[in-house]
Amino acid sequence: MSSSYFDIDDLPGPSNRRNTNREIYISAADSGYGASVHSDEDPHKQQNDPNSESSSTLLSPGSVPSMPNLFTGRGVDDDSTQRLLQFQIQQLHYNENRTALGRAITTVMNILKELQAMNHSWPAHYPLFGRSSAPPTPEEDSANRPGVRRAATEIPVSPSRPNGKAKEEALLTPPSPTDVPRLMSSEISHEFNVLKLDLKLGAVSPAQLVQSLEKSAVASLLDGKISQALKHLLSLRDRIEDTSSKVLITGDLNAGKSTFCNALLRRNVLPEDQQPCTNVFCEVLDAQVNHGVEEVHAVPHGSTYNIRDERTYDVFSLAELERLAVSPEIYVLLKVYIEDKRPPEESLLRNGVVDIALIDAPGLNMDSMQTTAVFARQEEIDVVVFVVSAENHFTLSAKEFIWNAAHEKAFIFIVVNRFDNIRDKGRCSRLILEQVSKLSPQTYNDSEDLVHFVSSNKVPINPGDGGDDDGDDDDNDGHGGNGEGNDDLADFDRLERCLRNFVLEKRAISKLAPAKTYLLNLLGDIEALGSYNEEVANAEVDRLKQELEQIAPVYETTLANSLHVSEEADSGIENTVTTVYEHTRSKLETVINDIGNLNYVDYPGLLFVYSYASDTRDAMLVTLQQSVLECEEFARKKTTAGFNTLKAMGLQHFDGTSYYTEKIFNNSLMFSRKRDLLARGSVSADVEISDFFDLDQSEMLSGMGMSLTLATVAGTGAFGVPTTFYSSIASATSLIGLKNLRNWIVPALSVALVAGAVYFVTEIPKVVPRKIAKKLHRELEAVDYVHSNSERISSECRKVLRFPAEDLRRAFQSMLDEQASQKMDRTKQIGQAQDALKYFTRLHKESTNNRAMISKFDLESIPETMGEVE
Ligand SMILES: Nc1nc2c(ncn2[C@@H]2O[C@H](COP(=O)(O)OP(=O)(O)OP(=O)(O)O)[C@@H](O)[C@H]2O)c(=O)[nH]1
Repeated sequence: MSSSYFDIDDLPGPSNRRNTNREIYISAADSGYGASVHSDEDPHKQQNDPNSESSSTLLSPGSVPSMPNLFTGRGVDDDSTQRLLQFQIQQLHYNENRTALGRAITTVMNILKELQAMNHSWPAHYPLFGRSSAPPTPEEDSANRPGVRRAATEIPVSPSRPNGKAKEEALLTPPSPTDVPRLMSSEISHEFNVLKLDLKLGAVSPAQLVQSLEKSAVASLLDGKISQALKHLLSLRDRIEDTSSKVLITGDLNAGKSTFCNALLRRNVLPEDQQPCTNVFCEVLDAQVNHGVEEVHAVPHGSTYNIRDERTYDVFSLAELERLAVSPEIYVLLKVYIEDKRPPEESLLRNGVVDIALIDAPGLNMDSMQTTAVFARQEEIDVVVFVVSAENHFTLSAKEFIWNAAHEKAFIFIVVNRFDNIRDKGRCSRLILEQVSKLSPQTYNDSEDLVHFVSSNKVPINPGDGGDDDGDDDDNDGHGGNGEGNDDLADFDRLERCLRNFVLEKRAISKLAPAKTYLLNLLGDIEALGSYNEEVANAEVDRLKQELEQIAPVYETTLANSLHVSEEADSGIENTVTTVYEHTRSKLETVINDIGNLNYVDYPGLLFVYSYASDTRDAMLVTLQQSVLECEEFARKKTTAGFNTLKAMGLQHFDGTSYYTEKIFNNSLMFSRKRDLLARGSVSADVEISDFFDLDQSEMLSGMGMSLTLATVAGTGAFGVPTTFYSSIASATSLIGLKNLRNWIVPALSVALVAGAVYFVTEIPKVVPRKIAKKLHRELEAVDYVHSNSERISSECRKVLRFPAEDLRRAFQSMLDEQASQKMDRTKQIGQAQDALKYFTRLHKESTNNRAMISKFDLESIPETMGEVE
């Protein structure tokens, strides 16, 4: 890594060189190309803020010849003019890249915001990399059946595969028709970079955790990742807009970070100790920013530092730094302003090119809080200098830190310190470089410039610049030569040159490259996510359409079945009801018609004639009642048959579903409420005296005929002509004459009476049933007995059969409702999936295009004229 196109040591000088050089540099940086995200809070930044007027003047081609005068204040020679011109061109190039990156960050932020919104309405599927050979569990299996809720693991991938990169190839593992979404294997899950869901739960792998999570939970984790990325993009934008450079010096506990920092400053500024001693972030800055005053600004927790507002920090002298650095409970940050009196070509802090902040971080592994804070802090800095102890190599936290930082910082400056303690130096460097190759391949590729083996405590400290200001430069500080130090010093000098080159001259790499790397990594993730979800949405649309195609005819069939079954049930019920009605009617009519013709009770004789009549009546009523019961029994049977038919229909259509519940019918409960008119006392047929006489003419005639026969036999036989009883008497009176009548009347009447009495006595057994039957007929007719009973019995059948019929209808309705709602759901889901498909297709395309565009940002290339300088 050489500074071939710009070597600060060759800058004209030395007097005023620092300031004029800075002026020119800053002016160039402010050439109007930059975006404009600046914070007012940090005057450190403000000092370098653009001044577009001066810069445009400086950078306009016409102004170039006058620059050397501005720069050196002495005569212009061609060489220096050309150098300055090249420097300006280089700056322009830097600014162009910076502006382009700023725009790219804004674009990617917009993409992320859209993705976040989409993830809310259509939870994005998180790619599961790799495939487990284990068969799916029943839950997974059912989760993949059509129509069921999508789980986190459900990834219907269509057989079509996009043209794509290896990453997509890995994501979209060849699907088979029986493709069942499976776990990602943890190693391939590393494919995701920024948006990787790094879940930790005991021994459970992140991949397993992701699989076990609900889709919505995964989406919400992704949402968190997107928010983090958005925040980071903001800080990246701030960083590239910030003209200063922040260098974080971090590493394991006691690796010698503070010693290394002091060696860079050639001053004992930061406390060093064999005990862990740096507990608070110490940011070392040029005292010029603080009006040339050396002091410490200690920023308490919760305060936002503003150099102009003394309420945001406490001021201490440098001597108190040792005490402050171990007080993490009070202060979160120590801003250490120091004078570096060395010339700019030697000083890193006051280099005349760009403002530098050296941040000495607490050691990793001090405690988890501190470690997390260091991790977080690395996000806002430009250059990571990782100090590793040559004795201990990389610890787990160190590896994790470097791996994490490599997301955006392809290059990490690695200082292998305490090298003096190593005997087999060759083996040590080999082992460490091996580790570096795995942790950060790009750093390894440039290891000559980026990996240094040094002994920081061997670097001599400027005696007059001791941090404690006591001028004490005894052996206690551990720095300084011991005779063998020449090699160490040479190594450290080389390190310094490389660091200067990396931080100052190759700012495009140290400052812009992290933003570029992060954007590329992030866009790679978005691209993978977009492409994957495009596939998922496509498959989802197909699946839903298929489901809808299946549901629609099913719905139509169910509707037709429902109508048919409903009609069939109704007509079945009506048939049963009509049959029962007809049967009851005909049965009762027959019984009632025949009721007077039957011999129910034996005639017990004249003395018991009344009880004969009432027994006969009772017997008739019982017969009638009996026939009603028979009709009810018939109705029960018919109803049971009807019920069974309806049940069979239910089972035929709904067996095994939850729509229909099979019921048991207990027909003995039918007609339990006696509603027969006889039972209600409407028909009583009370026995009356008239029930013993039948005055019907024909009956009378036959009765009288027999009486007169008896009378003739007993008298004259003059009543040979059959007339009515009374007319016979009148005729007899006229024929015989009154005189004769007197002679005949008494015996004739007696005979007639006797005959009547005989007739009466003998006819009672016939007359009574007849008369009572007649009376019953009348009473039954009066209450419309036959119809109302038929109606009562058949209505009960209808009522009973309506229940299973209603059950059937309800079952069909539920089924139809569900199918209709499935139809609606699918239609809605198709709309959503189509929107998602459109969105993710666009996202995929956009991220691919943006990624391709950003990857073309050539941060390192040197404008062609540079070649002429060498
Ligand atoms: N032998 C040797 N000792 C060193 C070297 N660099 C630092 N040390 C010693 O290592 C011990 C720790 O040094 P520090 O600079 O305090 O280490 P640190 O990494 O800043 O420590 P914390 O900030 O507390 O994590 C001190 O005693 C140093 O003198 C080195 O290159 N060689």
